[in-house]
Amino acid sequence: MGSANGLTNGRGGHPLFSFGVITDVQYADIPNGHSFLGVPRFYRHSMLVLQRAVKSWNNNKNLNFAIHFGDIVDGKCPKDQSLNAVKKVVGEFENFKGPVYHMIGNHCLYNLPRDKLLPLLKIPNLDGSRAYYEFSPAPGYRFVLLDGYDISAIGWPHDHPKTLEALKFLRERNPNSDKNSPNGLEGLDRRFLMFNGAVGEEQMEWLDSVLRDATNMKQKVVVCCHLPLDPGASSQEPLLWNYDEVMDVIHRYDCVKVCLAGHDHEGGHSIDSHGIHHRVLEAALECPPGTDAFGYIEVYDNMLSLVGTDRMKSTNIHFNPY
Ligand SMILES: Nc1ccn([C@@H]2O[C@H](COP(=O)(O)OP(=O)(O)OC[C@H](O)CO)[C@@H](O)[C@H]2O)c(=O)n1
Repeated sequence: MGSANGLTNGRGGHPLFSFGVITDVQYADIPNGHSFLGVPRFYRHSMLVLQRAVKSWNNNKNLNFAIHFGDIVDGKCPKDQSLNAVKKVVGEFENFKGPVYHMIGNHCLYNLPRDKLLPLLKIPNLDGSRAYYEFSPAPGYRFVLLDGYDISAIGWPHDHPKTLEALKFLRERNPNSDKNSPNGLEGLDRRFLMFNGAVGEEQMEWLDSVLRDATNMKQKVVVCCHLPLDPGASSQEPLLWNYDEVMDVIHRYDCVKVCLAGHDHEGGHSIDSHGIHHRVLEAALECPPGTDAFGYIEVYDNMLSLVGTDRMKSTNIHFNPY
C-alpha cells in the first residue's frame, strides 16, 4: 500500500529498505565470566551469535546493510590478542553480503587506540581521529552515527587535550577514586563514569548542520550512538554524559524519528517528550549458549519495524512521517 506521496507506509506495504542490527558482540577468546555487577557474560559464544546473525541476514536477501552499535571486542581480551580479535570479528561481519557500519564503544577503546581502530572498522575519518559520520541509504532517509567517546578518558593519547578535558569533567562530577564507580552519585549523575563519554563541540555543530540539511531535504533521520540518549530507555549509568545537550540539538528539528543505541545490555525502549523513539538494543555478549540477540529493521515512511530474534525484542516504532 503506497502513500499519497509515493513513499511506502508500514502494515501491508513493502519496506523502503531494511537493515540488520546487532550490538555489544564484545568477543574475546576467554572462558565465560561476568560483568562487574555479576551478570553472566559469554565471550566466545558471542562470536556464534554474530555468525548466526550474519547467516540469517544473508538468508533474508532483502537487507541493504547492517549496523553494529559498538563494543566489538571485550576489554578482558589479552592485549597481545586485541588486534587479531578485532580483525577476526570484522572478518565475520564481512561475510555479510552488504556494507556494515560500525561505531566505537568503550570496549573497542580498551583494546586499541582510535587511530588503529577506525581504519579496521572502516569508519570514514577525515582527520585520522574523527569517528562520527552519516550516510543516506535511500533518498528520504539519513543515518547519523555519533561518536560517544569524542570527549573521553579512554582511546585518546594520555596527554591529548580531549583526555585532559574528560578527566577534568569526571573529577568535577565524580568524587570516587575509581571513576568507573557510581557509588554516592544520585539519579542521573550516576552516568558520570569513566566507561562513558561525551559528544564534543565540533561534533555537536556537525550534528546541527546535518539535521538542518536533512530538514531542508525533507529527509527523516535515524540517530545511532553506542551510548543511550534517553533516561527512559536505559538505566542511569550507561547514558552519554551530555545526552541532554545532544537531545537539545535534535529537538530543534522534526527530522529525527528514532535514536538507536547499545551499551545498556538489557535493552530498553522509550518515547521522549518530543515523540522521538529511543530503542536500546539487547547485547549479543549476554546471550547464554544457544540463545541469540540480533535482528533486522524494516523501514517505512511512517514506521520502523524491528524484527528481533530471541533476546532482542521485536518493536514497532510508529512516527509522524512529516
Ligand atoms: N561499578 C563499576 C562498573 C564497571 N567497572 C569497570 O568498568 C569497565 C567497564 O564496565 P563494563 O560493565 O564491562 O562496561 P560495558 O560497556 O560492558 O557495560 C556497560 C555498563 O554495564 C552499563 O551499565 C570494566 O573494566 C568494569 O570492571 C567498575 O570498575 N566499576
